[in-house]
Amino acid sequence: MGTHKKEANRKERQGKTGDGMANVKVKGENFYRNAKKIKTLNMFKDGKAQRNAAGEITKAASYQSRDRPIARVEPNRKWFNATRVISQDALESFRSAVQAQASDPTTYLMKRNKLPMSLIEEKPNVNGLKQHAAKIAVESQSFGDTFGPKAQRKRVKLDVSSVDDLAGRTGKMHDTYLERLEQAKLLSGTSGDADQGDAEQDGTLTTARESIFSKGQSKRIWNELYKVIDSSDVILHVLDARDPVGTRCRSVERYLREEAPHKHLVFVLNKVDLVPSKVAAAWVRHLSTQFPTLAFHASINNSFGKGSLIALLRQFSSLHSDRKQISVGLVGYPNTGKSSIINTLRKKKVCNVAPIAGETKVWQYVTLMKRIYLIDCPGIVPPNQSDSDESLLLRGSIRVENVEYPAQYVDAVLKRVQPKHMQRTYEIKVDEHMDANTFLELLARKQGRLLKGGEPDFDGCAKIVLNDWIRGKIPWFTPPPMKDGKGGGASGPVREGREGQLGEMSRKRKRDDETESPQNVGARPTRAPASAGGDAESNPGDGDEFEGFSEDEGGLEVNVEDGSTGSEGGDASMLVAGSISSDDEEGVEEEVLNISKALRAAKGA
Ligand SMILES: Nc1nc2c(ncn2[C@@H]2O[C@H](COP(=O)(O)OP(=O)(O)OP(=O)(O)O)[C@@H](O)[C@H]2O)c(=O)[nH]1
Repeated sequence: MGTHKKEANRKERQGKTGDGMANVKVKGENFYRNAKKIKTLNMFKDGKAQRNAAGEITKAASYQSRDRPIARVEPNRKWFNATRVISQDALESFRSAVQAQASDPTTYLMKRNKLPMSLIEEKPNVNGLKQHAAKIAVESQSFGDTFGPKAQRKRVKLDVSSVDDLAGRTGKMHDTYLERLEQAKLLSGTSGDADQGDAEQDGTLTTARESIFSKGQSKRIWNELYKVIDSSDVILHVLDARDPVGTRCRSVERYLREEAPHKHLVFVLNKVDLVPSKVAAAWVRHLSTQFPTLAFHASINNSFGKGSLIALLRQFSSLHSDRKQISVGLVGYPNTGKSSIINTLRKKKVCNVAPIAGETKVWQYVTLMKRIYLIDCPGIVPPNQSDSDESLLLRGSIRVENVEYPAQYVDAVLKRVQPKHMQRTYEIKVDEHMDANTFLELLARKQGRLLKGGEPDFDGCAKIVLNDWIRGKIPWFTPPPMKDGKGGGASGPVREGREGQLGEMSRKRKRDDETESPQNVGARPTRAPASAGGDAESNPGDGDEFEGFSEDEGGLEVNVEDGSTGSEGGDASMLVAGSISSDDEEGVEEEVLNISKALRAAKGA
């Protein structure tokens, strides 16, 4: 209700005259006092101004007062706590001790937010500012020049004395940049495709790219990936054992290292059944120098490495015993077997699996145990200019049926596989120098895949060959790096199965299919759980394919240990490191033995 005058106006406006219902208070406009009104009323409640007989204000009302209220910051005990000061030497030794721990791939720095991380980690580059200031102060100007009584710090001192010097310096910087670029290419294992990469960088694309080759790179997929990473405590990076370097997402590793170093990254070398055991073991040995690595074969009834993986996840969960549960995200290239690993761990089909890329569309939560959740992620393909269409297709990241001219990629398959393996797989005579057209023609005639007029169906046959390549029917693998670090990866000299007992795959796969039939399941030897965790919903060792394999021997073990560095400077008791043990040379040798034993057992089955 308004003031008298306003109320009268309202009545007149609305044509309500007389004092009947019009004056009854109804809910709606003007019924309740609003916040502003209440504030005004409260202001008057504090009292009115006092006036003298002449009507002058002697004491202003509180809302009229111009005195500033007394403001004070509430004292805090922390202001007076003892501050600890340590010497530079002590800090240095503390830092180096922590760095030694942190650089060990099987050790984790726990409770990072309770550690003085800014003291431990010296950020290499904070927008260049801090480093730059330190550099000027320490390297280019002496202490005396800068701060002493004869300080001459009037203008910026450049490292060069003349324009020629400056020009020389620029040339040197350019050389270093090129070197770094070359090194990065080598490290990312993409130097083989350097020519095309250069062409693309120059802006001269030789051919138009089919849109299918950009699968796995969309913003949606990357959003899914970041959701998975953000929600996970442990990231399982699934690699294809046939091409671990090609299926390694270095950008994800970098992201984790820089943005989320508290998350545990573990490599899972999946599909080890498709490569010789020696090769799998060599890759495990090589990769575990960087991150903990487990060999795995995903299959609901004939798995390998399942016990070790579950034991490892249990250890991670006990490492974070303060949490209600831990989440484990599975990331990696499409078709590497992320969903299959989840199905294997759960021992039933909980995620859709298909031998084609992009089967998983959105992230998916699966409960493994009360305290361990698994998150499936769609396959991602990190955008890399030097990744050719051919390498993406051969990595299994692209659906072959959507490729327009698949026959053009068969040459690459022939180059990477020994003729004898092609011969054995397709039962046609293949020689060393056979080109793709001749091979496809022979295959088409052998399989009766002819078009109208007796023309061989090149593309149809090419799709068969490429699908067989992706599904592991054609034996191939990337040779692991040698001891001296040479070879291996896409930059290695050959990427084909020249050693080991290859060619057995199709037979073994057939056997796998047989053993997966229900009547065989009951007959399979079963093992007791690897560790006696009470909350296991699935039995880790149960159904492990290989009788001779002792998961406890070859498995990784995470220990929560006091990572006391022995340095006097830092508060060593604060530093708690979690470490994964028993994965050194001995462990790897064990792994070789186990894998070969297991494969022998499988072959003899
Ligand atoms: N031989 C063999 N094949 C495997 C193994 N793990 C997975 N596969 C096969 O690889 C194919 C792809 O498996 P998925 O689990 O769908 O792969 P994914 O990584 O989830 O694929 P996206 O959904 O595209 O991300 C399927 O045909 C599986 O049967 C393995 O250890 N050995």
